[in-house]
Amino acid sequence: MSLIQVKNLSFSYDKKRPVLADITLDLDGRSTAIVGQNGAGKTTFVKLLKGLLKPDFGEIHIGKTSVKEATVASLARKVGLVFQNPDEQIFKGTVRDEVMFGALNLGQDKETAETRAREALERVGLGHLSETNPQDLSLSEKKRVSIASVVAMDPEIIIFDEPTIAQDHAGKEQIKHLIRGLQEQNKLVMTIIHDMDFVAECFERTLVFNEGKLLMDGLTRDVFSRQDVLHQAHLEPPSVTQLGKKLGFAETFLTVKELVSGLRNGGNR
Ligand SMILES: Nc1ncnc2c1ncn2[C@@H]1O[C@H](COP(=O)(O)OP(=O)(O)OP(=O)(O)O)[C@@H](O)[C@H]1O
Repeated sequence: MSLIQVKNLSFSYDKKRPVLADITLDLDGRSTAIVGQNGAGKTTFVKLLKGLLKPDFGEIHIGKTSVKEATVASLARKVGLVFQNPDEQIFKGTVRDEVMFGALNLGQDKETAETRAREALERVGLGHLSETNPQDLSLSEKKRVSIASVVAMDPEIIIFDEPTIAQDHAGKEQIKHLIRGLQEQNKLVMTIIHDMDFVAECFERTLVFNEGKLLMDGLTRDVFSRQDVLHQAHLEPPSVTQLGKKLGFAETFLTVKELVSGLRNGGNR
């Protein structure tokens, strides 16, 4: 089922140099990674989906709603965006108030917002920090607070911008677990990300942006099979994919488990 439809979308900040040119795609329920080198237009694209920027040309529909005609409040219910830099999002005096803020703004009553905030904080492993001032937290914790704030709003579509930056192994595992849980709740999870290992493990579909254009849209395995596309977009395949190729396998492995099973079975070498 199509959740987001993008048709002939173009955008420029200065109305001269196009930052996005003629993007057409359909997003369904599959978890989707957005990759591409710095400046490729990824953040601009998700800001357009959220209605924070207006297209110069083209249409975006979230379900049946045209983003152009929707109010910011109605879009906030449908699309949650976790910014790359948590300081752009955090301003309340306690972690709990911060995480409740968006939910209250959407019209949830205090009790529901409190429950949602508590659950969201547990899901990112920060349940014990609800009375702390967010400014006293580490960058990794602040990022997870900003993730929890959006999760507590319970939108149908959740978009992350670089969720794994500043996360150690445990933080990444927590985010991986959260993403899987959101998928099980039938949310569309999208992320802008430079960490290809994380893409391989968590995202079924991948969009490759290059210089404002959609260079490839496909299953993550198919994208990581395309050396030519990766080269053009200045991307390195995940480490496990590279190792599989160096070992002479024809398959594109996405996880260590797949590589190990390839080694055990002899694979296609
Ligand atoms: N507010 C702005 N005003 C003018 N130009 C901008 C603005 N924001 C981004 N740009 C320019 O638009 C282009 C695309 O930027 P965007 O942030 O969308 O890329 P990106 O793929 O998300 O990059 P990154 O991976 O570095 O976040 C870049 O050339 C950038 O300099």
